[in-house]
Amino acid sequence: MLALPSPANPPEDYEQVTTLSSPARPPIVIATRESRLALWQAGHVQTLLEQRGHRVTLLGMTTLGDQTLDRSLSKVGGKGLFVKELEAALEDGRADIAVHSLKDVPMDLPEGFVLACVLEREDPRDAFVSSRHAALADLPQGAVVGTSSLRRIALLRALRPDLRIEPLRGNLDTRLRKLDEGQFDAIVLAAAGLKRLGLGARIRGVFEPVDMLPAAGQGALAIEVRAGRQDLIEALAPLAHQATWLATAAERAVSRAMGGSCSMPLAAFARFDGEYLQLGAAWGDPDGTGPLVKARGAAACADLAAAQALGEQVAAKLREGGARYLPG
Ligand SMILES: NCc1[nH]cc(CCC(=O)O)c1CC(=O)O
Repeated sequence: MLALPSPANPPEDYEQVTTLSSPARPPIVIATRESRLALWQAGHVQTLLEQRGHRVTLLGMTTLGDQTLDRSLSKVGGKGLFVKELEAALEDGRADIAVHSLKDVPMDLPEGFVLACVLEREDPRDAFVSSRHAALADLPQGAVVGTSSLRRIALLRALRPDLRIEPLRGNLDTRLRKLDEGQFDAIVLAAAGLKRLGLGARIRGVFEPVDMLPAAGQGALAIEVRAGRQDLIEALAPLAHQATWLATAAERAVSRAMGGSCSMPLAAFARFDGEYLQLGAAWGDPDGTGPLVKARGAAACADLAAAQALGEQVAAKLREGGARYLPG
């Protein structure tokens, strides 16, 4: 007998057809910061959702984090600055989802919010950017390197104690402009952000994780929704990338177990080698003195609990090595 398409017996593209022909369904509104990188990231998620038949619009917002470019992030209230205003838009229904660089998402979200999914990771490494010098090793004694990241400062000091490290804030274009104006001999930025904005040609070299361990979540995007928005959680499920999700869960578990503060240098990076998740972490004193404490571990991580347990084990090793818990 010929099987006719019906809700009980859908053709392969049934989902898509009904979605496209259902004008009653409102679009998914993405709350986003208005930096070029944030807009690229929101647009990327928009495209992925549109490819799956959803209608999507963007709601651009300026956050406190974007307005306070003159002071170091750790002094004005930390990473939460970039996400709070987007969460307010989700709370009052102006928007449905927020797209974040996972690196900027606090370890514990406020009550009522969840990460619906983590997308496949871009290059997690840090990039060396300079017009005059090809690599960190080529910088002359005492050269000036721009970065405000406590993690990058601590790791750079370990590699090249002679360098002068100066603060550098602002969005990617601002940071590159300050380099081009001659304020620095070189700067260090996440490779992922540069690549996303088509600025990969500015990368003179990438630091391998053994030399400069990335920050927890670096290079990955996460999508935040209000807890209970099961409709959105289901719509977003196809965008999730399991390996990235487990690796970044292990990394974030290290940060959480160390207190989640962004006023101490902390690096955590995990990747799968076969079925084993290999996790490395490094911790430095908040005042930037003293040697780095390093730890690593590996485990077969098939689920979230195992990945988080690995992160906690590695954090425990950091503490055994002298690292201190510092609440955010
Ligand atoms: N701290 C700001 C920030 N948050 C995310 C990225 C880059 C993209 C990413 O890591 O996903 C950057 C810029 C940088 O660190 O150079």
